[in-house]
Amino acid sequence: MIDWKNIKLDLIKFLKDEVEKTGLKKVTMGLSGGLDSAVVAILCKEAFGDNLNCVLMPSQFSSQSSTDHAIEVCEKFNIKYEIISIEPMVSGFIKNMDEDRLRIGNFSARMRMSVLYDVSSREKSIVVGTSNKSEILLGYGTIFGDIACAINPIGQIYKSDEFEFARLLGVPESILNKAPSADLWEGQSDEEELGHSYKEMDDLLKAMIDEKKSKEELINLGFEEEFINKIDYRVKSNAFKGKLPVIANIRWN
Ligand SMILES: Nc1ncnc2c1ncn2[C@@H]1O[C@H](COP(=O)(O)OP(=O)(O)OC[C@H]2O[C@@H]([n+]3cccc(C(=O)O)c3)[C@H](O)[C@@H]2O)[C@@H](O)[C@H]1O
Ligand SMILES: Nc1ncnc2c1ncn2[C@@H]1O[C@H](COP(=O)(O)OP(=O)(O)OP(=O)(O)O)[C@@H](O)[C@H]1O
Ligand SMILES: [Mg+2]
Repeated sequence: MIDWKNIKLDLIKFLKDEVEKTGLKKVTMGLSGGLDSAVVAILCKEAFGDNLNCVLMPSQFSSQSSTDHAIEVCEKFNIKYEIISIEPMVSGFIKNMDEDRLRIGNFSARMRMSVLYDVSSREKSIVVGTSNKSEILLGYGTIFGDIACAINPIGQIYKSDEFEFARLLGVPESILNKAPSADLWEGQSDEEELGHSYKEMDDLLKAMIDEKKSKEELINLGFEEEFINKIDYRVKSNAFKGKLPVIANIRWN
């Protein structure tokens, strides 16, 4: 059993402490209508009250229900929000992207990041991130897009565990009951794109990464070799997303 009540208190303290260290008082975050940003928004509201500013950033490719669900969270928790469409930016560049939905999706995520950092500059606030541990390990996020942030309270929580936490926090049923989606194109589903359920992937990640089990041990635990290889490859090939740029080491003499 995970002690979510204590985790909630720890995360609120983490948010307050980290923002205080920067000398600023406010936070800004993107609220999509999905689970991760709902969880982070509720934690931030508890930590910062009206010093939380949520930005809803629909595009021509995101679904109306996402915006509706984001507004539902704001109304339920009395959270301040503004709606800034990224449609003009995406439309202005779309002819360069060869109708490739992945490129358009990644570009959209980077446009949202640009808007968030502009709002944070206007508000003198810190950008709070919403990537969970499953997404971080699997590299399921856009580099310099939705991954970009100064602090992240949920980066050590696996997606399949997060639902229980979300329920405790009071995330609306409409969000708890829908499939996780990056919402970058119509009908996108995390689990379809990744090819497995979060529960399956998280069980393997916990054994592989947290418990450092060898491939042989993982097979003995009942994981299929092909699945292990696939997830191992994803984790290794996406590790660059969590690193700082590589700077040349110069030999000055
Ligand atoms: N080894 C390496 N070292 C350093 N940089 C490397 C690299 N390999 C590629 N790159 C760079 O990384 C780029 C590819 O990475 P990236 O642009 O992130 O794109 P990519 O990893 O191809 O795609 C992002 C994935 O995350 C999903 N996503 C995105 C946004 C939000 C969410 C969500 O859940 O909400 C999910 C999206 O559906 C897609 O499956 C390349 O174009 C290249 O510039
Ligand atoms: N339309 C949007 N408006 C504002 N922020 C957005 C929008 N779409 C995505 N984002 C930002 O990008 C983040 C990454 O999206 P992601 O889908 O991983 O999380 P989520 O939508 O909060 O939860 P879920 O994974 O359950 O859909 C969101 O948490 C949010 O901060
Ligand atoms: Mg989403």
